[in-house]
Amino acid sequence: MTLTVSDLRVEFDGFVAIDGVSLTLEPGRLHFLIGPNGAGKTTLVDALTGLAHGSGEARYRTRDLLTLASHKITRLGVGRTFQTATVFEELSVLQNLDIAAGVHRARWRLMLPRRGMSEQVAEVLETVGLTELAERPAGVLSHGQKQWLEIGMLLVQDSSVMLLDEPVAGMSAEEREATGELLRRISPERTVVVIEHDMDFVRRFADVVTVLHAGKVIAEGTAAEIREDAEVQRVYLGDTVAAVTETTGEDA
Ligand SMILES: Nc1ncnc2c1ncn2[C@@H]1O[C@H](COP(=O)(O)OP(=O)(O)OP(=O)(O)O)[C@@H](O)[C@H]1O
Repeated sequence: MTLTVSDLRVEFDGFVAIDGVSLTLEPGRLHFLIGPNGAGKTTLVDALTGLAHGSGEARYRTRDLLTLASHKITRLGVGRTFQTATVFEELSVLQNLDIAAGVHRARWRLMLPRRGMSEQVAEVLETVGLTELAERPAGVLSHGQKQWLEIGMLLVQDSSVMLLDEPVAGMSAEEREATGELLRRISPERTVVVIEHDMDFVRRFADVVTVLHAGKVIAEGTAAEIREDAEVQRVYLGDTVAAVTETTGEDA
């Protein structure tokens, strides 16, 4: 189902972090959200998941996400990951998935002992490539594997919208590749939105790219279209000049 964001605005003590963003996030395609540091990418995801207060509208399944508490947004099928993985380190991979699956179970059922692994959890372990590690504590997983576990947690929750905040940051080249393939596998039946800085990765895997700058959408299209966009070039070039100036201490 499509998530439609209209005229979203988020303000922190008078500072406008999101300034009238409208976006259509459709299922079945890998949607990337890019933009320089401070553009508002994480804030946008925070607003859609009840962690930042926003005005405007974010319509999903007849509800406006901006009016809902975060646990209700999760139950509605909108899930997210964070830049730093938030798995339970002492619990096994399987236990982490089981807890995530509990989001949709009635509270009294959570008290009942559960025998074996559900078919759904086994399938998700397979999808995210963690079957062999199911019984290991999540704390021993590599950074990349923890991100896959988090994606697995969204899958067992049946999240039909997944908002992933820089899932490949800090990953090895092989882990990145595996993550790109994983995102491709899960996107046909879901709305997957990925915040990313690595343009090579974006070029390889994006179906559609939205560029944010200073809280506004400045361009949207395929990776190739975005690369040709004059405004995007100006924003990224400006960023580079600022970064060079900062590191060399020279005036621009
Ligand atoms: N809780 C907050 N209070 C005040 N300002 C905030 C808060 N959260 C974010 N901001 C500001 O809002 C702007 C957007 O931040 P945000 O983290 O959304 O950017 P981003 O595009 O995700 O950047 P990055 O790529 O560095 O993660 C920044 O100027 C940031 O300092």
